[in-house]
Amino acid sequence: MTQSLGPATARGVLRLGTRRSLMATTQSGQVADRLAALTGRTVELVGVTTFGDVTKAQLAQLGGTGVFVSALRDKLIEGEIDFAVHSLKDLPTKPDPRVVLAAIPPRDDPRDALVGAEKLADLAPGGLVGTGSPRRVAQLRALRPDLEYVPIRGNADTRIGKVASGELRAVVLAAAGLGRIGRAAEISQFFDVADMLPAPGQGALAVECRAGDADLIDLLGLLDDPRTRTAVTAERAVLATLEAGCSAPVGAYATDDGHILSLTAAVVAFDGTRSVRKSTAGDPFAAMELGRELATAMIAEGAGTLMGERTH
Ligand SMILES: NCc1[nH]cc(CCC(=O)O)c1CC(=O)O
Repeated sequence: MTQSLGPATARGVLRLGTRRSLMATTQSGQVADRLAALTGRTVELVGVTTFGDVTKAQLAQLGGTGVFVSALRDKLIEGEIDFAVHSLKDLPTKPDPRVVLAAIPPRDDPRDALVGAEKLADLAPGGLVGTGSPRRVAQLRALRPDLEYVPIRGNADTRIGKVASGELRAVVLAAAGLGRIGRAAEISQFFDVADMLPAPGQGALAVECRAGDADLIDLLGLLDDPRTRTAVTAERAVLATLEAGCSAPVGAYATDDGHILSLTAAVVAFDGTRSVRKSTAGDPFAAMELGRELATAMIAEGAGTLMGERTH
């Protein structure tokens, strides 16, 4: 009974590294439960405090949410954990050769959502709406140019708290994240993807392990949803080709019905008055090329200029 059981891997336990926020532990817990159900293996959640969690204020200067991802990747390489779950939206488009994207599970709701007492159309002119995302502000300005948009940071609880306190009339967040933290009941409106194009990868998860861990790559592959993978591959190819990061005013959304991959992407000017928006469809096997070609066509129509106006 007092005998040491040795390292977790020696017992066959799989260690899933997770950030400690409610959203992160919920989505990691869901992946752990699904993997355990499919394989009979025991999955242990290992909490990791990331640099991004302790220096949120400097996040913009640090180059976005990539800081959350790199801390978990470091723990993977150090061998402290066996795999990690990230919000796919937060994953940099530049591949990290040390890790493999072993699974992209079925996507949750990709839409953005308004949290507040009213729908966007019913807010009184001049009302304050909070969002830290240039993509959301630009598209909101196109829908309601008469409202005031306020940059906000912090976790979803903090953001929603500004509505409860009366500081803001409403905030805009990802529906999937609100669901994961149990706050979906406070959504007053789901934005149609046609009105508010989501961030590339929004609502999807990324399951990563070490590039050399062949057995685990096979095991985690059971969690993969091929149609979500082709859709987000196309969306992220748009982002990569535009050389844009997670703070750029770029929306992209794709669906794969098993035969046809349909992709729409947009770059929106900061003031919401102009945008370059294009759609395409093609073979899901050519997801990457489809995204690249669409972005190249967008650049030819001035997408780069629109992005440059606000990010530099
Ligand atoms: N950038 C932070 C982040 N990363 C993932 C989500 C929500 C879940 C998702 O979009 O998949 C959020 C919060 C938000 O955008 O409201």
